[in-house]
Amino acid sequence: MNIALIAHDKKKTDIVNFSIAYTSILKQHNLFATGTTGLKISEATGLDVHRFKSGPLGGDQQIGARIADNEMDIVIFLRDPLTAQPHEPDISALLRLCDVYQIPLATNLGGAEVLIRALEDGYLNWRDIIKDKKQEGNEE
Ligand SMILES: O=C(CO)COP(=O)(O)O
Repeated sequence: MNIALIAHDKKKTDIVNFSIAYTSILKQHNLFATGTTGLKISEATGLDVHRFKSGPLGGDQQIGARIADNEMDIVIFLRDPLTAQPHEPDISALLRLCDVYQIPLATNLGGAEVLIRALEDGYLNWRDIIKDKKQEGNEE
């Protein structure tokens, strides 16, 4: 599965601790992240993370484009709801695309834990079916 990991600055410690706690699961998947988040995760865990641009510089939009192309299966985006972000429209667009394409999304640590455990238990395997269908050319 392709997993996007994103965290706003005040949530960076949370996403790093989450990544440490679930390294054994995460390492079985393809990991993607916005720039700074990805750097911190790979430094702390040694996990191989494909890094897009930093969020304010377009990273959220790059991940959104992957979602639109059906190339992202899970999004874990630890948002900071108490701090205004300069790229708020990009954030909204990313969350919107998760809803457009029914991509499992967690925006806080509690949801992230549920998602990662669901992934481990196979509850997200339907994503493989969706991707297979696309490869068969059944999707626009
Ligand atoms: O701003 C972000 C998401 O909106 C995260 O970007 P960074 O991971 O580069 O800090």
